[in-house]
Amino acid sequence: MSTPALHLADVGMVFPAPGGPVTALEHIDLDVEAGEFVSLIGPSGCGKSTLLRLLADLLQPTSGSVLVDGADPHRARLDRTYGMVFQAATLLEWRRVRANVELPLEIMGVARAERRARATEMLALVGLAEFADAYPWQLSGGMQQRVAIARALAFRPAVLLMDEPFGALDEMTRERMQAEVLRIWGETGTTVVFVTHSIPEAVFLSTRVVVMSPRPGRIADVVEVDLPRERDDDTREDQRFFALTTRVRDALRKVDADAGSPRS
Ligand SMILES: Nc1ncnc2c1ncn2[C@@H]1O[C@H](COP(=O)(O)OP(=O)(O)OP(=O)(O)O)[C@@H](O)[C@H]1O
Repeated sequence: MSTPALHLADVGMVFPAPGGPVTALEHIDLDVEAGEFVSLIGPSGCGKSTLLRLLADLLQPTSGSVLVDGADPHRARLDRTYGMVFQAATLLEWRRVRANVELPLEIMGVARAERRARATEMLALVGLAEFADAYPWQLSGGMQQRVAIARALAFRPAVLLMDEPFGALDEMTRERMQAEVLRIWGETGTTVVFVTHSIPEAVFLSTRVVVMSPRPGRIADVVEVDLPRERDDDTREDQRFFALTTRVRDALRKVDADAGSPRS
């Protein structure tokens, strides 16, 4: 068997806090194969962002082990195995779009001509070739988020970690961005882990939806999305799409009900 792109084995995360330790994650076991698109969904505070931050080496687990492409997350970070996209595009306002996309390459010491070529390629990939010389404030929220995606993909990471990247966008822009991300995923073959609060978004995008329980976050259910990889607006009207969203909704209701019931 090939090495999974992401491997979490019995991972736990406890944060020290003034009121006593907070167990954010408990017994997380998850393997993500290269090229998969996995969404994490669950109630607020269940540890979705924490899980992403463990993968990105922004936090170290208090128990268990995390491997990114078979390596320690720190090694993976040095090797630029992953790129990250957050809810806010976090672009540098004083830099033009092209210079924002080039930033991680600049930090890596990539030569100027190569940086420029890569930024041009990535901006074309996200459909913003004509906006290379614009400033972020001249772009809409959706366009800024596309710049953030281009920046995250600039060094061609094997893994893309996305934390509610479309949470701040209106519904129509959001649906367009979902289609865009699917197209980019198809073209690049990147492994994606995507945090969302939206059930239809999770189903539309993913090959698997991981449903988490309220804190301490555990994996409560995994829903395989057996829709064809090619998806479009018609997919959203498909009976199988409805069935899958219902399945995820039921799983979320169950974790909610289980959390509300007295513990035995
Ligand atoms: N640095 C920290 N110190 C203490 N507690 C933390 C820290 N980071 C996260 N937590 C706690 O861990 C739990 C999980 O947080 P996390 O942000 O991962 O949840 P989430 O599922 O992403 O939430 P949301 O959906 O609201 O964004 C929360 O109870 C949070 O308060």
